Amino acid sequence: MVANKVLTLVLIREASRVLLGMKKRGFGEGRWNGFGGKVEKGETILQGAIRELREESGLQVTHLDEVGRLMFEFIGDPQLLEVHVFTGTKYTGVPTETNEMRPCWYAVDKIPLKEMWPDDKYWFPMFLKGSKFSGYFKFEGHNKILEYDLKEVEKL
Ligand SMILES: CSc1nc2ncnc(N)c2[nH]1
Repeated sequence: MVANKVLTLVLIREASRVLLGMKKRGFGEGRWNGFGGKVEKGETILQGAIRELREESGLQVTHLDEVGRLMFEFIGDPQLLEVHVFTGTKYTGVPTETNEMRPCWYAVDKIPLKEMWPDDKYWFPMFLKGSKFSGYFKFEGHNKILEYDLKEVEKL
């Protein structure tokens, strides 16, 4: 039995724009993503999200709200990804390019969904509406969704 790999995904949002990062290498390279990554031993999921945001974008936040939970299965890989999606609006710092990520603000009506992970087109509208959501996506490779289910929820 392989434990889930717990990951974070942070979407910083202002009234009419969302901060995304172009992944420059590694998992998800070439796609606009949220900021995030693995949760380390000894830190909570929230602390991991805050840390990864700072490391990948240069932004500092004191508070994030968890707005979504996404499970990902990749055919052939026994380890499920358990992604905790967070959002925040109050931050300090300026978005800064790192060797991992190139940050860019996108207007909420111009989210580059075609250059993002294929699952985003399903849950991003729920995120933009301010809904909480819970979903499961079964991928074949990194581009094909074989099946999924996704629902808005009152409480995560
Ligand atoms: C593994 S599937 C996945 N979807 C995603 N959407 C936005 N940012 C990510 N990092 C994402 N990962």
